[in-house]
Amino acid sequence: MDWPFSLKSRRRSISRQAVIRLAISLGLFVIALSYTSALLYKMALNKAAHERAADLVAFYQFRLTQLERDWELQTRDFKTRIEFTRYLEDPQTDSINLRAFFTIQGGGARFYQFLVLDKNGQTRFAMRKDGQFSNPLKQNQSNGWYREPSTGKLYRVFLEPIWMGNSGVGKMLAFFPVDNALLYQLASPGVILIARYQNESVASSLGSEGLKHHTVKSETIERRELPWTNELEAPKLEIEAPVKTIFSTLELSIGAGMIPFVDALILWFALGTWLMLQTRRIKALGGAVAEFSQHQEVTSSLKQNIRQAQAGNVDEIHDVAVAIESLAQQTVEQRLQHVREEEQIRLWSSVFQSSAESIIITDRDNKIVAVNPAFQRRTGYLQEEVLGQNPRMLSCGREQPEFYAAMWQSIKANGFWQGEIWDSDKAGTSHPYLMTISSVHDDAGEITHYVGYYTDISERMRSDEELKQHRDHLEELVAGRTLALEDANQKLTLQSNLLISREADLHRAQAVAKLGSWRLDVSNNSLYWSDETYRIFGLPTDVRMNYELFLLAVHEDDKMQVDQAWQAALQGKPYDIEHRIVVAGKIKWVREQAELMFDEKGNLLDGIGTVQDITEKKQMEEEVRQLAFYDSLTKLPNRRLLDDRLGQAMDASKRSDCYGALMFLDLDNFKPLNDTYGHALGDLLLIEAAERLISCVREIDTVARFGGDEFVVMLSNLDADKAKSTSQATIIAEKIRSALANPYFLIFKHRNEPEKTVQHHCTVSIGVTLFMHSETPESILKKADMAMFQAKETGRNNIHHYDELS
Ligand SMILES: Nc1nc2c(ncn2[C@@H]2O[C@H](COP(=O)(O)OP(=O)(O)OP(=O)(O)O)[C@@H](O)[C@H]2O)c(=O)[nH]1
Repeated sequence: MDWPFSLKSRRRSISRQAVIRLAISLGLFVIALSYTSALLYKMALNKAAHERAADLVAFYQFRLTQLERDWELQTRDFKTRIEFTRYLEDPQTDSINLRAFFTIQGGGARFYQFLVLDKNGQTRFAMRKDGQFSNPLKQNQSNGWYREPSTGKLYRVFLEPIWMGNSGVGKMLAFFPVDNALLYQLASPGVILIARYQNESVASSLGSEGLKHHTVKSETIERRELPWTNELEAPKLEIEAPVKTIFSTLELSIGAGMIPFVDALILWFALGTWLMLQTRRIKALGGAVAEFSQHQEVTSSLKQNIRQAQAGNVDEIHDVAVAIESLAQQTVEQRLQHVREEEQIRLWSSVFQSSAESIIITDRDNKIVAVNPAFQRRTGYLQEEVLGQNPRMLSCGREQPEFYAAMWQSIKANGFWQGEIWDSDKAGTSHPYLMTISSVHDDAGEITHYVGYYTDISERMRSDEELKQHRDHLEELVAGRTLALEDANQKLTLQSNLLISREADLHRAQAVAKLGSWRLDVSNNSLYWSDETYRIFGLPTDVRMNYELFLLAVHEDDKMQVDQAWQAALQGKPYDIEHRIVVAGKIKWVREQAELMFDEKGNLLDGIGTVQDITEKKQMEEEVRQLAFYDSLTKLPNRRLLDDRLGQAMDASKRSDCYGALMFLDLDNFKPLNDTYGHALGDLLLIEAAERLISCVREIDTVARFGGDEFVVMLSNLDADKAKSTSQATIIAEKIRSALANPYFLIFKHRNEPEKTVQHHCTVSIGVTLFMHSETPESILKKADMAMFQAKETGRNNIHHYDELS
């Protein structure tokens, strides 16, 4: 198995893991065992120490009892000797004699101090080991213990009554010191003795230093206390034996309980869990193998088992899991590959067997090894008859050796050859074939086989021949038709040229007439404009037009009218309309006419129309109108238009029953101005007078020039009351008279002379008449004229009403 490098580097084998875990377990077990052994050893030591301490107590009980007994016996022995002497009876006996006597008796060597008291308790004799007698130890003359206050030393005191002859019964007191020396003598090796009297250390087997000793920790010694005697005030003997302590009792008890538990825990964690995990992984491996053997597929369940087995360390189980997965995948892939190969072989086999083409396979020596059924049908040879033969056997001898040499050269050089060849069948009949020969190579590139495909082309050659004949016939036909077509083409070209020239003529004619045309194609909702139409609308000819774009060019005020006319035309009404368009900010007038075609159901099929630029015509019409109805100098309505307006005013008066007023005006002394400065200056005054007249009246009123220096002002729709109407007319007439009487400043230039301003005073005579619908225009004008004449007569610059004439 070829492991990925990364896996190798992380690899931790099960044996290594097991060794590590066992080593850890063993180490921990040894530690636990050592601890247990230490505990047991400590228990044994403790037990031995207890036993030894008990032995020591027993021993010292014995030793103390013995000591007490010795001391008592020594005291009694000494008393016996004193009773046999008579020295104490004789008061004359001095202390020197007595000391000599006791020295002989050896008392000084036995006691630290020896006292003889008489019956009154008076010291008769005292003797001490250090020879001091001046200050003997005293006590309350009884058996027991005495602690000397000055030195703090403790003594065991024995009292014995003694016969003192004439003096009666006295006492003998013997003092045995309980001091360091005594305890040192009593102590065994490794044992420390301390005497305590009334809770105070008074002597130690270690000497004076021992009294202060606290160097040994309490837990490292076994300490026992022993009463010296049964007396209450007796000192106590403290016996100390050192013990080697390893663990305390608490540790001992906790340790004893914990060790098995910890051991179990270690085993569980170190081995149990690990073993359980490995077992689970191995089980997953088993599951994966079982899964694969059952389904023979890499199922999701198998993958899950493999993942489970791979979980944890990269170890042998992991290796096996990877190997199983890889093996399963390879097996599945191999099986698929095998199936594919089998299918391919089956396919090739069926192709080989069922091919309509003849196939022949030879080995590298060009010996036939297989032929397909088509070959057998074509040649009439059975496979057994041709196996091992050279395909040369099929040659009909038509091809030359050079042909075959070239064929083999091509096969060697290119791996294949294709060409036409004639072969004969078993019956000896020759047939033409299209043949392809390919060489087959092994993995090393060596030729192993040759495969030849034969396609019988007899039929094709026959049809080729027929085709050739047919083609020749067709070519003849085409040649004939071509001539006819060329002739027709020439005619067409002539007609086309004629058409082009006519179209050019049409364009020219349209341009001259300023008459464009358009055509509506309903099928694609397109509007085709002639060049002249584009020119009229001021648009480049490459703009693709439609109805909406056309409407954009129509003057804002005419849009509705145009659209209504077009909608009406779509309903079958004639389309002939004049309207304005706006081209580059300028207004143009066009006339549009159209003819629309509909089907039986009334659906629009197509339409054709003309657009004529009638701007000039409109302008001329306007000029004519101006000339017909307006005065060319002052631009005021002329007499003809005045007549018309007067007629309208009379009609209005008929409807409203209100009066109108007509004023006839004639400038006073106008002629001299003409005579002095010429007609041109007179014209300027007439223009100025006309403007002043317009400024004096309402828009609905009419100011007209009647001729020469005569003007007419017509006020319409004044009032139903005559007096009120007269008053209103008078006010306006007065306003006019006053306005025209203001001086005129006329700028005058005569030929090459410099410009000069002429000031002129001019008045006006006004004749006024009211009118209603009952009169004729002529009579109204006549009345006003008569009134004006009267105004002139009365000195000019006057207003005169017709009514005042009578
Ligand atoms: N400049 C000029 N003069 C005109 C025009 N038409 C008429 N006239 C002159 O106007 C004058 C009219 O004269 P009248 O009204 O008869 O005489 P007048 O001087 O105004 O005297 P009264 O009307 O009586 O006050 C004539 O001399 C005409 O030649 C015109 O279009 N231009």
